[in-house]
Amino acid sequence: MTDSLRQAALDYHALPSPGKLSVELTTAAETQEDLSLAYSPGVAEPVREIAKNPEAAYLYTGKSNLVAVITNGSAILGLGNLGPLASKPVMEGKSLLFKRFAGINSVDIEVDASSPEQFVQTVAAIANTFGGINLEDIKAPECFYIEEALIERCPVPVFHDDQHGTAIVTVAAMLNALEIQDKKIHAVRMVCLGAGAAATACCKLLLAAGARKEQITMLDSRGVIHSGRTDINAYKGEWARDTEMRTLDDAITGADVFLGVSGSDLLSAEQLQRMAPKPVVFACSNPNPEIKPELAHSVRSDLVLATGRSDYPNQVNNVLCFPFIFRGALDVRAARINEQMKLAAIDAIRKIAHLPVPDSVREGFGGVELTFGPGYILPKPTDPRLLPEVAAAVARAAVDSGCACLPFPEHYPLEPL
Ligand SMILES: NC(=O)C1=CN([C@@H]2O[C@H](COP(=O)(O)OP(=O)(O)OC[C@H]3O[C@@H](n4cnc5c(N)ncnc54)[C@H](OP(=O)(O)O)[C@@H]3O)[C@@H](O)[C@H]2O)C=CC1
Ligand SMILES: CC(=O)C(=O)O
Ligand SMILES: [Mg+2]
Repeated sequence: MTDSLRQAALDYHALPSPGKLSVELTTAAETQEDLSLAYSPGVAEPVREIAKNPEAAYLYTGKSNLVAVITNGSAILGLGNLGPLASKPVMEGKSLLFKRFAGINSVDIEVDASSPEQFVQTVAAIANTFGGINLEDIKAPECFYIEEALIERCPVPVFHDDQHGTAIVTVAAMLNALEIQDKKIHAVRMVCLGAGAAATACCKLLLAAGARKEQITMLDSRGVIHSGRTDINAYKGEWARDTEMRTLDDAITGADVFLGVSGSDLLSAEQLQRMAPKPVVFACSNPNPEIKPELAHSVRSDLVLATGRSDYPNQVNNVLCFPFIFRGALDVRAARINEQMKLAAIDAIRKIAHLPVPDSVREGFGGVELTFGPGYILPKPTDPRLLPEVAAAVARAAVDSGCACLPFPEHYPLEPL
């Protein structure tokens, strides 16, 4: 990062007041009467109603439009385990995105937990305050146990964004990229660098979209996950292949797809050169991708390249999913976020990329041409169609799959924000 970008990023977070969020009132609180209603004695009435019927919390409090972004700070972007407090700018950032793109109120909660069990205990104890729980930046393998335990214990939807938000956007982008490269998902050889939260969920959802397990080679920091490895947990074991390949160097030759959800600068120009014709390269590590776009484009002109960043074309990032999937889930009060809702989100996101782009979106991204093709495989996060289209697809899937407590919303389609 250049010095000027670094300073601009620090200033953005410090000014005009520290952080990126504040709380606003939605009711009057000026007169004696206002205060008697908002606080004592009036507040006792909704208390009594909620004590009689917990569902009344959706009517008398902000619960129905409130999501908690919760982390233990163990896998902050690709920066690693820097602890809960250091993760706060990212979590405030996620809350900013919830509000900006889906009108969802959100608070960030950074839990200093000494064990996964203590983390689960803490989150389970506060979950009912919120309409949903967005888990963020929790490393594998603990994230799998944590999400499973919380889904079991919490009365509201729990969604680990780095797993499922990333997977939904990655699959939408992959289907579009393969369409552009004229390749079929069941036929392509894929290399996934990284075997953590994002990698595991992405590869699982790629299988649901038609990819073949025997065509996927997954690597962790020690190399290819193969059947001879004795140092891997059961989650990685699911991806073990019976193969002679041991390193990225071995796996990359002839591969059609590289999916990077690992760390910065791990794919070399020479390795990229050895991929199959018309490759798809998703270098999704944040803040620094597995290969710099300038370097990748300098050695291949036939590739579709994406990163996780906003400042290059083709941003494959869970921001395209989590605000909208929660919007749909909250609006039908879905008990959980199921596979049907995820598949509906994929379809809705990828379709928008095929449509002409509104001028307002183009202007916000340097005025460049945005037409479905190698440099534009996904809608931009500011595309006003994401909210109405993705939320409606998700809400419809929740209703049709029987996991919604409310009918499809009468006020849909939503107005863009
Ligand atoms: N663009 C997007 O929307 C998103 C991007 N990401 C990015 O994906 C990356 C991983 O995040 P997440 O899955 O949450 O984190 P995890 O901690 O769960 O997983 C990290 C994985 O990366 C592997 N890894 C680390 N260094 C290397 C290396 N040198 N070679 C191969 N593999 C390596 C680790 O290997 P080991 O198991 O051996 O430790 C581990 O499997 C981050 O960079 C993050 O920014 C994540 C979510 C969303
Ligand atoms: C984008 C994101 O969630 C991550 O890099 O962790
Ligand atoms: Mg994350």
